[in-house]
Amino acid sequence: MKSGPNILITGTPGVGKSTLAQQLAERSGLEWINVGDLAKNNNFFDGYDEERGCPILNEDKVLDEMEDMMEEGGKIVDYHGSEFFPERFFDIVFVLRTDNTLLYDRLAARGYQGKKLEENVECEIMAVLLDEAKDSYAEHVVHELFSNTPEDMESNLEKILLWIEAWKKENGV
Ligand SMILES: Nc1ncnc2c1ncn2[C@@H]1O[C@H](COP(=O)(O)OP(=O)(O)O)[C@@H](O)[C@H]1O
Repeated sequence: MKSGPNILITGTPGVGKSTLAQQLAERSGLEWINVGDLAKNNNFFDGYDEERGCPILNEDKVLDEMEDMMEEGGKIVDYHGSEFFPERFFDIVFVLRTDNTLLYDRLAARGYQGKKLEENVECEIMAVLLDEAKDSYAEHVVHELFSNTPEDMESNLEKILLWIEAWKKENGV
């Protein structure tokens, strides 16, 4: 029996996954797992992708580490990808979306430039992460949420908190 629902928050870098996940964890009492940090802290990497300017994730090691946590339930997982997780990990998947001009500014402020900046904005324009989620999970599990403004963030938080309460009631937690 899971102690709570498992939630995936995905989307292009810069759309606001970590900010939302952190606030959601504070307000719901669920536990936030940032997959990038989990990999970094355990050194679950296989070298470095020079072209993309990021380390290469060892997906098997990440999944092994996550298995027991997901079984416990009550986890908010934040990652810019969804297809390598087993479908059974998640009760619901939220894909955050941001307008390309806003995203460009956020990533530039984070120090992204050149190809890395262009590729990430293009990834958002092409809805790559939304399509990946739709291809990997049942239709009713995947929800697109806009994350352009602080008001969007607040309304997303409230929606997800309500959904968590409903899940708990339905599952007798
Ligand atoms: N809904 C939003 N409205 C305005 N700014 C946002 C919103 N969501 C995130 N941000 C800002 O965008 C930047 C990237 O957010 P972050 O949570 O680190 O994104 P991600 O985890 O998806 O890479 C941060 O400076 C954050 O404060």
